[in-house]
Amino acid sequence: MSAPRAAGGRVPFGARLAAAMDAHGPLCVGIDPHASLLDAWGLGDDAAGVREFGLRVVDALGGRVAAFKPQAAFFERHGSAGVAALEDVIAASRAVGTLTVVDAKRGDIGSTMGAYADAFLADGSPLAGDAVTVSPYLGFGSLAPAAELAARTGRGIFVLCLTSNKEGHEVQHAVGPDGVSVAAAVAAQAAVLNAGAEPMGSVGLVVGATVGDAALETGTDLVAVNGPLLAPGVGAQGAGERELAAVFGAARRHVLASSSRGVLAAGPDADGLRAAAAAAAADARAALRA
Ligand SMILES: O=C(O)c1cc(=O)[nH]c(=O)n1[C@@H]1O[C@H](COP(=O)(O)O)[C@@H](O)[C@H]1O
Repeated sequence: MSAPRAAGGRVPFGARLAAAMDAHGPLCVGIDPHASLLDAWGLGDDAAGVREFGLRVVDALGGRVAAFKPQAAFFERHGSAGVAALEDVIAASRAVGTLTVVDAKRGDIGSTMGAYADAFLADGSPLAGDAVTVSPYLGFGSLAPAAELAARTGRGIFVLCLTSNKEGHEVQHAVGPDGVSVAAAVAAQAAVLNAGAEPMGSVGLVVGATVGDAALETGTDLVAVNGPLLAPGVGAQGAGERELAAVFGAARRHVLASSSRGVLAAGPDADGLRAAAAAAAADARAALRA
């Protein structure tokens, strides 16, 4: 079956990601140039350092993993030169044909969200990868400009739903007057946008691999979402094969496990990075594709 096309004849993000996960295993490698990692890699804690760090990861792992997820914060902390470094890393990832999820976690009132959408999802924008992480806590509807631009350009969004940090439950488990939790409402609204898409839609959720039975507790239907489920928390935050299988159950085929430090700690040697990514991908495959 040929993949469905977005406006303009492009293959939508959801279909492209599904193909990449089938080809390389369901692993995303986060590009998070922490100061301690820059030091360990012999690089400066400056814009040139984060640029070199990102390019080395892309060089070592490009074409070998389903996706990269550069964390914008580690680039932004070096100002405009750091942002330029992020643009170079996104361009390098595009050049080697590996999908890029820009982890920017943006969210604002709809009119401003339109500007964020232009930055991260518009054709020709140097900050546009294949998808961006967004925050729904100004109301899911405020994300409409991003969802709409993503659909038009064949890109995707990942909406925070059940995050990997221990504080997330304060907001995400809260139950509204209708008896529905915030997490369940976010998932249900993503499901509406993904309805009928094959093999899956392009509106993903972020669900940490560390959240245990939070989906059950909050009544969040991850299967009905019919979209990609980005699962950070693998590796450095303690989640592994067992946690991935337990958290996602019947939704596991749509999961993209994400590890940053767990892989990056094996650098800067390219073979070390490749071995760590291969091991993490094998674990993710065993947990999610069995
Ligand atoms: O959106 C994310 O990627 C994200 C969501 C979440 O719930 N938890 C989470 O850790 N992340 C990001 O995933 C990465 C985790 O890094 P490691 O703990 O080093 O694997 C960081 O860039 C986080 O910002």
